Amino acid sequence: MQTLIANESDRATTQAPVITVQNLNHFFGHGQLRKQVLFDINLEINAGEIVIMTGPSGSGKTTLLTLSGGLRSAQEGSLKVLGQELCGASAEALTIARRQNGYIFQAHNLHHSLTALQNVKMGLELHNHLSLAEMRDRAAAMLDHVGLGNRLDYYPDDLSGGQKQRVAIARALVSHPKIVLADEPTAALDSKSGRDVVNLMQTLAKEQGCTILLVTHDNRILDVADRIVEMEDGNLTNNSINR
Ligand SMILES: Nc1ncnc2c1ncn2[C@@H]1O[C@H](COP(=O)(O)OP(=O)(O)OP(=O)(O)O)[C@@H](O)[C@H]1O
Repeated sequence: MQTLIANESDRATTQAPVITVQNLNHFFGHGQLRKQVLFDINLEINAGEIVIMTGPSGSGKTTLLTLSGGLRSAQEGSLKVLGQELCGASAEALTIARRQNGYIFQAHNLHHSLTALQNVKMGLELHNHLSLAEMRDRAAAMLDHVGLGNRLDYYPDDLSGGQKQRVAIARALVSHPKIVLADEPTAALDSKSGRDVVNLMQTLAKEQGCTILLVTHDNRILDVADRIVEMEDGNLTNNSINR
């Protein structure tokens, strides 16, 4: 019976939206320099979905991504992430929201003075119920899972671009976040490494039931998406291309 209840609750979670954006506007600058960069955005992303956001440079993709991650404050409208309203949220609430997510950026953002293993362990450091030994073991297992089990003690400078990005993926996913936000994760990679990296993200996300919102210009990786949304001049022009 307990198992049945757990399964039903899992299913309910899978169908619930994890990100709900309603009538969201965003502005940069003040006074005469104030400029609107997002216009009345409406978007719902469900648990377990991989959503790719495309669109021309300057169309507002990164702005929407960073707002969704609590990396900047949402100003007008509604932006709910895992049930929490981020529009008008306190700095404290944004910090908590940020900690729930995994992040993968174009420039992998690894610490150069730390090994691959130490970088991935950092993804667990906010999870203070784990002992140091458990953190090490989980980080090592995650690196093994991304094919870098034999590179644990390498420093980022001694890894290829694709390997560095795999370390960044391991760091983002080691804590099993419900949401991963990725900004141009393949931009610095050749086509084969880029393909390997998105395939890996897709596999891990499906294994963990994690939702991915991924911004890209890279048309070669669109096929990993469950859904593609398009931004143009701060407007979401297409919100319904299902694959
Ligand atoms: N911190 C900021 N201060 C002022 N304006 C900004 C800031 N960040 C972005 N903008 C402006 O907001 C608009 C949207 O930028 P954003 O980076 O979200 O676009 P993008 O679609 O992600 O572009 P790209 O594909 O080139 O990364 C652009 O006009 C940009 O110049």
